[in-house]
Amino acid sequence: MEERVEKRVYPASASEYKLLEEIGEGSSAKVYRALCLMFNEVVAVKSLDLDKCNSNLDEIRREAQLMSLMNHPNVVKAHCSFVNDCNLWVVMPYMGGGSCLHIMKAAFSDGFEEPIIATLLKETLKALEYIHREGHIHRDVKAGNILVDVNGAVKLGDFGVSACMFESGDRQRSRNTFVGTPCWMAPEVMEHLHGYNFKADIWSFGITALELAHGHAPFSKYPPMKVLLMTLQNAPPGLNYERDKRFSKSFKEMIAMCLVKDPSKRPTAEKLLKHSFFRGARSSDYLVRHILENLSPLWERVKALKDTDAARLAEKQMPFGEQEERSQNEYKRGVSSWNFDVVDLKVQAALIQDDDETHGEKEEAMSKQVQGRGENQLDASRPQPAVNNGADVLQQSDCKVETNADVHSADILMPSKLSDSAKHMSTPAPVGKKEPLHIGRFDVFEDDILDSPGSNDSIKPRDDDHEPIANNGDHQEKDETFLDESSEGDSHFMDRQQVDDHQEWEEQSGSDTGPSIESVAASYKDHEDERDRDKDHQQAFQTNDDLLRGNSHHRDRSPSGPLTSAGVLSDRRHANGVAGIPRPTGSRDGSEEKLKGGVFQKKGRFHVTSEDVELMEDGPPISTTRRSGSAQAIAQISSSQPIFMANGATTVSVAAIMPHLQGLLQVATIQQDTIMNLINNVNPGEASIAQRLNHLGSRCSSRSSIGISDFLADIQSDRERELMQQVAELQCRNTALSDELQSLKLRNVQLERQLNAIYNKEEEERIRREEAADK
Ligand SMILES: Nc1ncnc2c1ncn2[C@@H]1O[C@H](COP(=O)(O)OP(=O)(O)OP(=O)(O)O)[C@@H](O)[C@H]1O
Repeated sequence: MEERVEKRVYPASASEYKLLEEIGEGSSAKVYRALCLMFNEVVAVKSLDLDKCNSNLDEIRREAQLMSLMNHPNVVKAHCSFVNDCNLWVVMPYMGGGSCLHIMKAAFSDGFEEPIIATLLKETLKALEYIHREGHIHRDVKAGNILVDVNGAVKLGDFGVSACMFESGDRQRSRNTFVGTPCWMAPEVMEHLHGYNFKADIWSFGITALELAHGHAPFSKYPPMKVLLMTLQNAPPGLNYERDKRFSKSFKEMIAMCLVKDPSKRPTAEKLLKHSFFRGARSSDYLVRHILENLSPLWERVKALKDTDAARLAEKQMPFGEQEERSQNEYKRGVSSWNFDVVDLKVQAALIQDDDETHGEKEEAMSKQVQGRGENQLDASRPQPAVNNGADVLQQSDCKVETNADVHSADILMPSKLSDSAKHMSTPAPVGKKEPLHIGRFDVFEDDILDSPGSNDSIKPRDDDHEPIANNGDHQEKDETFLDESSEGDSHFMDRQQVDDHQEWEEQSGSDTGPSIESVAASYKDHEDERDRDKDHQQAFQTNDDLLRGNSHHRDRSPSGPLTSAGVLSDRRHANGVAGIPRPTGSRDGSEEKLKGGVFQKKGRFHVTSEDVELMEDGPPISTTRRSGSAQAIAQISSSQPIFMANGATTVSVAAIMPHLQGLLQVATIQQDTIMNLINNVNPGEASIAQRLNHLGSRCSSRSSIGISDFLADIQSDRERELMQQVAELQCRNTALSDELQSLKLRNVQLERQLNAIYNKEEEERIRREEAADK
């Protein structure tokens, strides 16, 4: 039966509507009672937040058009739809009684009497029969979507637009996390193994029948993961012989017909309408008299429900906070992805502690919270906007929805158009918001990993900065051999000022104390030859991966370059919070103990600690310094001894510091070589960084003008920038791929729908043939 109504063209502009009170809230939308100024007619405006939408705007528009093409007295039709700010507004007839869920929550918490159920369900079934005949699947049949108007007319709402808001039309899933509850979901939809068809709506219809009978859907007190498992593993729910004595056999039988796991064995809506149970259906007046008459206006009920729910939740939240958090984690982890693999599901479900007995009440609170997400505004855990009153609305002359006023329109309007800029704007996850790791089909959050037993050691960043380096004797011997040749013991490191001081002093004094520059150069040449002989040496610089690994093999092989890079990188890792990687400490001689002293002076990357102060055997007091970062690693190149820096140059004799200065110069030379080596071996793909490194290399060659630590800091930050750029590029690529996936999925949905339409027709024909044959 199709509805013949006067064709009114509703205005497609927000300014033509005056929003009144909020009358409902779904996962991605708010519904308002509103006044259409042009016709002075009360309507319902559903404002869908496009930010939460996965589909592109064209697709949503198409769906909205589809919804307005619906023409059946039992289907809520869209008068019109348009984009306002970052929301899609769908203008619909106002259903003053609200949803069956609202009505139950307000006055029938244990469910309705059978004649009322029969009446409500018969009208719903008529709607389904029409929708299926048109080749569509509703996908969200539940009491929250069975709406009643003040005259007792029953309409199935929420068809079309919302469905396309989610990938593949799966209503319970949004972009990142699972929303709603799978209570109404058919097993084949959960499994998603062989696809599903309109028979999925028949399952949901059966569940809705139970919901209307009890005031809640079966399994609704359980967390979603458990609901999934129970739906898949348990026998289908039904009316219980003992508990549900008040209901007829016919009702029980009708439900049992719908809740058959094999979809092909479920009846069509058309066939089900002929079931004897529906003979008990009454008129719309009956509904008015029995369920609507004593109800307060919808918006008042909605507000009252919100308030009670918020209060109840607040009351329970304190003692059961932890419990809820755990449940929320299960909720996020378990069902944030939709193509469930049953094996995965079982593994996940096995991890859920079965403590229903002891925490039944808590779970109920939780499940109500969960249920509220899918059903309407009853979820007080989410920030709830104030219900708009008339005054609020009057101030909103442009008719913007107050609660969405701060959503950035630039982020939203045309998903297809925004993609370019958005792709390039991809930013890391905001602080405090952790991106899940995708493990199999489940999203695992960092917290989950960190919380898991035995994971701490390997994952948590370590505070200890002084972990001993994994050296073997070989390494040490090589270092020492080299050092013996070059610096006779102590190794040295100086910052820019010291290099400058040293050069100035050298120029002025022409001193020949300690090894000459030539001898240093000669020993450096020896070192170079030695490295040339070392065939593996080059490999140590071969790839970025090697650099990132910073493994001890490299350190063993070369006393300078690889150790430096390993040191730099391991330090970088540490700085980035990646732990479990041995870091060089520069304290092989046991100076580790000293490093525990409190820092009393910080010089750039150098920490001078009170316990670092030592007396040199043959010189004035010199403070040893503890280096962090690359400087510390560099120090190890030539040292099995502490590193010295002049502290109070006026009291240091030239003779005492000369050998150290010579050594420092030598180390600087080696470092320059190491850096040049690194530059030469940099991955050709990383041309830009190579260029910058070359630039740095040339700066470095004038040793007097740059300190090694500054130089390395530059390289580090350059490398950091480079990596960040790479991360950003990967993110962009990821976004592009998601977009692509999205459009493929949408295409898939379209094809699925076409297929369903064909299947439905064939099925109908088959049934007709069967019926004809029966006759
Ligand atoms: N035309 C309408 N008249 C009156 N109330 C409505 C109308 N449409 C929706 N509502 C109310 O608003 C609530 C929210 O509707 P909406 O369709 O956004 O969410 P839902 O279907 O409950 O949730 P979800 O979209 O997450 O499945 C409904 O449950 C219903 O109570």
